[in-house]
Amino acid sequence: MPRFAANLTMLFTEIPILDRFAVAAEAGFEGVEILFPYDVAAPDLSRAAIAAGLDIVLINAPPPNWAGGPRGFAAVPELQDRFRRDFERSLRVAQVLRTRHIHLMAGRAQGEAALETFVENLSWATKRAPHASLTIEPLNQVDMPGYFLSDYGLAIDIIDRIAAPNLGLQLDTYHAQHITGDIMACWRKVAPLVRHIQIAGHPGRQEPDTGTLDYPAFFAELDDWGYRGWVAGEYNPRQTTLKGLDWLRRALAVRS
Ligand SMILES: O=C(O)C(O)C(=O)CO
Ligand SMILES: [Mg+2]
Repeated sequence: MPRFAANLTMLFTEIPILDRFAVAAEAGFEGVEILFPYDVAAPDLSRAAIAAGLDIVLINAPPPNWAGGPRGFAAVPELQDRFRRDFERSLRVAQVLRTRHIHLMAGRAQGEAALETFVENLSWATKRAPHASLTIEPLNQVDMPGYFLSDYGLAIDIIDRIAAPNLGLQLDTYHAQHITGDIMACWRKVAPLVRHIQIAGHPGRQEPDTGTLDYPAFFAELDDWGYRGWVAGEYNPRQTTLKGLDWLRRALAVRS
C-alpha cells in the first residue's frame, strides 16, 4: 500500500494552514503537499510539518495564485524570463521545506512555439536543479481550458525527448480519467515515468470513494507495479475533510 499525503491547499481548509499539519497527521497522513506555498513564511510551514512529523512532498512552482490566476508559464514563449525567475523562487522555498518534488505548470499556450518553449524551459530546469525531482501533469481541458499539457502521449514524448533522470510524470487520477476514460489503462501506459500520484473521485473531484473509480483495485495495482512514491488526496471535500476520510481509513487498514 502506498504512503498517503494530504493536499493542504484543498483539504482541511476549514482551519488555518499552519494548524492543518497536526490534524492531517492525526488523521493518518504521512505527508502533505501544498500547491502554492508562497503566501506563508516557509520557515513557519517547515516548523509546522516537523512538529507534526510530516514530509512536505510536493509544491508547485509559482505563480502563487490558486484563485483563477495564471497556471504557470513553462510553455508560454513570451514569458521565459518569468518562468525562470519563478523557478528560482520555488527552489529556495523547496530547500527550506525540504521538498522533493516540484510541479512545473505549463500554463495556457498552444502550437509549436509553446512546445519548443516547454522543452527548453524544462531542460534548463533539470540542469539547474539536478537534485530536485521535477514533474509535469496533464490537466483536463474542461477544468483548465487552454492549458498546454492535457495529453499523456505528449507528456511521454516530452519526458523522453528531454531524457533527464530528474524529470517525470505527475499522475492525477481525476484528470487522467477525464482525459483518457480509463485510469487503469493510463497507469499501465505511463507507470515507469510516474514520480507522484494525486487522487480524487471522478466525476466530481470529491472524496476518492465517491464516483466511479475503484481505488482499492488501483492501490493494489500500484503495489503490483512496486510503486514506491506518494499518493496525495487532492479533492474538494463534500463536507468537512475529516468526515470524508473513510477512503484513507480503509486503505490504511488494508496496509496493517
Ligand atoms: O489541478 C491540479 O490537479 C494540480 O495538481 C495543480 O497542480 C494545480 O492546478
Ligand atoms: Mg493534480
